[in-house]
Amino acid sequence: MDKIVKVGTRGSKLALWQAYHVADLLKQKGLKSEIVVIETKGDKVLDVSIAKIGSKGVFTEELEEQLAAGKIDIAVHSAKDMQSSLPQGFELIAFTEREKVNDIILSHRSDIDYRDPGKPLVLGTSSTRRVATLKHFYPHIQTVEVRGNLQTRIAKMESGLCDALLLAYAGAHRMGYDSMIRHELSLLEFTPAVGQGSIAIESSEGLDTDIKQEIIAACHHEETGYQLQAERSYLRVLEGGCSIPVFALAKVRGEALALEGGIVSLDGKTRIVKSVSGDKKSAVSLGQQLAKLVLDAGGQGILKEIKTALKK
Ligand SMILES: NCc1[nH]cc(CCC(=O)O)c1CC(=O)O
Repeated sequence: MDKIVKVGTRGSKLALWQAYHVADLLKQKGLKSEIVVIETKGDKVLDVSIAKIGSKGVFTEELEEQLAAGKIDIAVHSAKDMQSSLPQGFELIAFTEREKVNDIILSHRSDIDYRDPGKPLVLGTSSTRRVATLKHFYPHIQTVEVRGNLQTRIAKMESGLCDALLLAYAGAHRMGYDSMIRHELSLLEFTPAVGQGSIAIESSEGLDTDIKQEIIAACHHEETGYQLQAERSYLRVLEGGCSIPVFALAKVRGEALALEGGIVSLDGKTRIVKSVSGDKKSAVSLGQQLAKLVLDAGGQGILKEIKTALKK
């Protein structure tokens, strides 16, 4: 095909890595592409926490404007950063094969011990899920909010704001920081955010169907797709953006899908985890079933509490 696929992305190094990764996948199927960098509100507003700006579309709105205007054919995002429901007229057409989903502790120092309550530790993070999960399992750890891209966060850590950072393995690995990874956290404690480790490709619903099919064939990873369907379906019921400490992880084995997920209160006192399983073709329904279990087991109350707290 002669068509050059215009790939829209934010300008951070991680976003660019993801966009070039997608360009590579397209190239492997003989599709040419061109990267178009677009600045978003989330990139400009660095002094307000994402939880307060409102997670809705801060990193996606400008990209969607360009999709709607036909200036780009697809937009590339960290799947984790995508709202559970997209605005009218847009869809996620593909999810790339998932990277290792764990959270990690990264530091310039090699003496980081997060399990020993006798050793004071300050961890930098800006995720409510990670802060609340730390309070639940490791209440002796102090946290400090660190925003900005990975490079900025590392600079802040090195200048003394915190001892170490709590991050996604996927981002740290993609940015080449493997040698600073001190601990890989257990999935039993740090169940990842919905979509962590996968890259989502968004298009306008009006994108030419032939091109769309070629992009899907080049980029979509089927197993990841089922995982994301289930996890995002769970998130959709809980109406959580990235600012709400909900988590879920689906696993696919053959035709079966097992989904585990829950919610943790902001003070870390209550952590609800439930699981469901069934046919992977019922991924969406499994996500909804999990949501019902979690909400009925006390999730509803926690969600209400969190929404009130975030409004303050
Ligand atoms: N919320 C920011 C964000 N969005 C995607 C990644 C990393 C890549 C991924 O998790 O898929 C990160 C950084 C982090 O959470 O450490």
